[in-house]
Amino acid sequence: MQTDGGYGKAATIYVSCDGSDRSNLSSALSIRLVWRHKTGETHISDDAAFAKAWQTSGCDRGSSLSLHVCRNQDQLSQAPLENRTCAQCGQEFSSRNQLMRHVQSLAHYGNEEKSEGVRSVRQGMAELQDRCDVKELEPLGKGQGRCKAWELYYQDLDDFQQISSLMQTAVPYCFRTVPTSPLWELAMKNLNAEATLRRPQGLAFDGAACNCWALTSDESWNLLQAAQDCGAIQRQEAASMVPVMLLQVEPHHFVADLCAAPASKTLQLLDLMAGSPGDVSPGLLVVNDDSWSRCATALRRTHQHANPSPLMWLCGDAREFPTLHDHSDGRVRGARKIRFDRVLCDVPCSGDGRLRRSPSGWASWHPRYMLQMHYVQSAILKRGLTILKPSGLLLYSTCSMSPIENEAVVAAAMEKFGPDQVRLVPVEEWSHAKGLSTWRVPVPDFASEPHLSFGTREEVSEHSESLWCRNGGPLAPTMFPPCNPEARAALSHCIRISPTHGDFGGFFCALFEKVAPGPATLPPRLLDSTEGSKATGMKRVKEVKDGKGTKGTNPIPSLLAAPNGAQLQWLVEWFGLLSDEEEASKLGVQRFPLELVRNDPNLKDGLIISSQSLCRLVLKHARPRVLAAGMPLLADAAEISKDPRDRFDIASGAAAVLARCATKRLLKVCWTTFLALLQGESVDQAAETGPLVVVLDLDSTPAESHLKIPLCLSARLTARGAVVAVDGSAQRHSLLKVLSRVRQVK
Ligand SMILES: C[S@@+](CC[C@H](N)C(=O)[O-])C[C@H]1O[C@@H](n2cnc3c(N)ncnc32)[C@H](O)[C@@H]1O
Repeated sequence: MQTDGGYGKAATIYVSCDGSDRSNLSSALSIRLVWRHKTGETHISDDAAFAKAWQTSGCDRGSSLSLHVCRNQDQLSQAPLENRTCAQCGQEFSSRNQLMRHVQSLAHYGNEEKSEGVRSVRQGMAELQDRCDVKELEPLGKGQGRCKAWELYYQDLDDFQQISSLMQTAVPYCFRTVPTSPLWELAMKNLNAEATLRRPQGLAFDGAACNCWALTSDESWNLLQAAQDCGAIQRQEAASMVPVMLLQVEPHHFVADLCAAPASKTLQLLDLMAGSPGDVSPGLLVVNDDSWSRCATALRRTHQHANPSPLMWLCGDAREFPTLHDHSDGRVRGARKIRFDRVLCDVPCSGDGRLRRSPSGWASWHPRYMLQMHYVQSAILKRGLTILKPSGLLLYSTCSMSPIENEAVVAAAMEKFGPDQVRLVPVEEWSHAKGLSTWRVPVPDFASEPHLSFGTREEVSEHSESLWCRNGGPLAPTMFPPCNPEARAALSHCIRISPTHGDFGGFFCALFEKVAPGPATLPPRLLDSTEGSKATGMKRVKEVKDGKGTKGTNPIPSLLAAPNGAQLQWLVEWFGLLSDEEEASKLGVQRFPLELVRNDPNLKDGLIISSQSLCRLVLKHARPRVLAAGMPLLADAAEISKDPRDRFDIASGAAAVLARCATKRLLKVCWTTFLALLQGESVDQAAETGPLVVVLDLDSTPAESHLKIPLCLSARLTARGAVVAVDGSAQRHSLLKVLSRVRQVK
């Protein structure tokens, strides 16, 4: 189904739905949103963005949404551009952002509670059909979800018939709970009450899948979305969780994720490294992707994480992933090359393993893609193995079934580095299949007669030398099975996942270990809290600003710039933050880690808290393109003002840090008041304006909320009292959805 829809007259959305089950509107679970800006630019967003659009457009709240069917891309591009008039009150705005802010404002949330209820996509669509002109495209023609060339190429695989027929079926919606989220238990309790959850089939190895679930129906779409928005769960395909499960990541590790967007595995890594909300992680997670637009989507997701303090986002080609340096030992010229304990190479691929989830891809699948991808995949894996520390682990993965992108790339890397440098780590048996040791390499026009492919390098030379890449042809010797029997045998350690193994599409993993001897990263010395013992909070601000705050001044500039002194000074004073351990404990709060504050590379004059390891990175060669780093402390407020009190809100993730350290502007509220704030009400407070942190008092919280860590909200003091801040308002709606199912305390 392809539709274009008036986004409650707020914007124009174009929705294209995967064609797996066109007669069933529940296939909206795999909806993608194509959003055209007033500039004519199109953006393809993910399901989460669609669900938000769905909610704000009125499906949830009973305002109008019109959907029309577009039969092709031309029709989509001719659809009218967005209108910037509010559908509910008719007010006009000069920009879409202003309109969105208005739509999310209190006036539009007033009736939310009354109109809320559990609504599935199916119900929503039924309502829409009553009100709007919703038509459906013709169902898929018989055999349209297949590709003859694909079948011819893979027909020699074991279980091919079974794989082929399972590839025509839908893969279930899977998600994982986020154990560091205070809300995961409540979200699961609510979901269990509304939907039938089960463990994904085939993923039950060694208890590692303990937080992964599959949904047997689409009944809880709204709740799922709300639980995801407030960080209690993350949607992710079951097979896509395997790479991080195999990497054995620990919080103090240095980890690189070379092809990270849209950040599903990055979020999984963060969960393992970040600790509880408000903690500052000791480790380092450097993530990279070469697509700026995909990075932008991914960044939004990681910024919603409760604790992105160890994270640094780079945008560049993974084949040239920069060499980073650190000066943790304090030697003046001793910046050392960073080598990573864990590297994830989840490389770009032809993606035929995803066709079960996105059947529209069958029409465009072509064997030449697997040949094209082999080169970039090999180069990324080579770079990954180079930056890996001795004894470190690297996970190579694709969502392709092609041995040219999988075993061939692995074999080429093994040959390049040799057994003295790297080995393939055998993985405990579960339902997966072993890697292949023989395969055929197709020519690019394999789809046409006579469907030519070669089993060995010699066969190519006999046929035509011009097929070799050195003669300008498409084939490389590294695409073929290795000649050495030992190298072929080692490939059995690779992991092949296919639909016959469970609730999966096709997926491939190989786990490498760098065998060269060398030290592993030990958990770092905990920050010397006595460093600041003689200094008051303000003195420390000055030291950090002057660059005198660390032992042995290093002449090599830091990768993350020193904090903006004025903003930091204001923040410290406004919240009464103390960097001295003794002073802080006298007042019953935690010390504020002032030495970990840096400038936000993303927000002008913004501040971040980064991990110790991130702070130690120095700039020795060219500056990589840093898109974001650490946990943002400040977020843009609604006002355009020079006064930081009006200019900034507290970023929602940082509210938990300030809740532990602030001696001022901290408001502890009971359960009822917390819910009232989420509903858009204000709470009487001192007549001043500026940011405030609201903390839920756990003593007033009903037991069935399962809350063990207090929830914190970024709030703002206004003329009419304390309200949820702009930065927290996106979460407000989803938090309310998850919390309001708990019975009120009388
Ligand atoms: C399979 S996706 C990664 C999925 C991601 N790991 C996740 O779990 O959400 C592959 C990514 O590689 C990126 N990519 C493609 N070529 C690249 C290159 N040369 N360097 C870095 N990233 C690249 C693509 O933009 C894409 O986002």
